[in-house]
Amino acid sequence: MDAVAGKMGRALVAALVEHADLRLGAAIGRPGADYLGEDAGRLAGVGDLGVVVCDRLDAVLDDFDVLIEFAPADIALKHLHAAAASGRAVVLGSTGFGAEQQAEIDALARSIPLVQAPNMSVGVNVLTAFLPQIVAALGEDYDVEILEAHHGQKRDAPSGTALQLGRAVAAGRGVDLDAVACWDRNGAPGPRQPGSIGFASLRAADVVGEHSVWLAGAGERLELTHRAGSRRNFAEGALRAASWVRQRSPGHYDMQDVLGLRAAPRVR
Ligand SMILES: NC(=O)C1=CN([C@@H]2O[C@H](COP(=O)(O)OP(=O)(O)OC[C@H]3O[C@@H](n4cnc5c(N)ncnc54)[C@H](OP(=O)(O)O)[C@@H]3O)[C@@H](O)[C@H]2O)C=CC1
Ligand SMILES: O=C(O)C1=N[C@H](C(=O)O)C[C@H](O)C1
Repeated sequence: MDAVAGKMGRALVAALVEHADLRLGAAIGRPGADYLGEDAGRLAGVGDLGVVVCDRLDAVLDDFDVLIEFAPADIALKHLHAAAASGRAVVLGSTGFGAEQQAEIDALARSIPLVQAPNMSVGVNVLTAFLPQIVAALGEDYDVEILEAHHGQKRDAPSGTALQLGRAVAAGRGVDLDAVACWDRNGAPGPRQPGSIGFASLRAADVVGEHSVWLAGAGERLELTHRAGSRRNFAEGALRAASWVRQRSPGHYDMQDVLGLRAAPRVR
């Protein structure tokens, strides 16, 4: 597991110890950090697990089957290259990749099984699966705005989840998200562009993660909201993905694949 000392790393270790079929093989942290050499279980508050945190992925590649990666984007990408070079499966939860970085990830997924998901929760992925149908049923006259709120330490905006939801809306309308997205409004942006998909980001204190899709028509508004009350749901999703991906052929998967939502039934 990479970035084991982070908010997600600790949540993952705490969740993992409750799964008898899973074992922490190795724990990676930031070079120079004062927690290097500490037991990863103790760091997560669940007692010693006999795995100390080290700062070199290449030194522990033989100690695990699946790399669970939640480091900042640039670090995650380096570790993905190392995992791919030694044929390890990967669960990638990090967000904030630029277009070129994403193209590198897409290429790496041709040689290893890789689950990439900006949000590992069941709720967000069920929403993602059904959103294209909801949007298509409402029609073009409904304005779509995507709101997200996170803790003050978050580096990227809009969140990876907001982008995933935006892509699902765009798919439901048969358009390219980049062509219709309105990322920002300030100054005098003028009236709302018909058919655009708007994004808004809030950052405050210790908010875990909240996402709302507004679908607003004349005289009514449908709001679809997911609120994460803790990081446990993300951690459980990532562990589920790790169990799932271990037996897969090389390819680029997401949580829709892991959860069997790829062919969601029609809502009647
Ligand atoms: N897919 C999903 O469901 C979710 C995705 N995320 C995403 O996961 C990522 C991490 O989020 P979060 O845990 O909240 O962030 P944190 O900032 O809490 O954790 C990031 C960790 O990465 C560590 N790190 C930095 N450099 C290195 C390095 N060179 N090698 C190893 N570790 C390193 C940091 O170490 P140090 O502590 O020493 O600085 C820190 O512990 C973000 O991109 C976020 O958007 C978050 C939640 C859910
Ligand atoms: O940084 C976070 O905390 C989170 N990031 C993910 C994202 O960018 O969508 C998922 C979750 O909302 C928490």
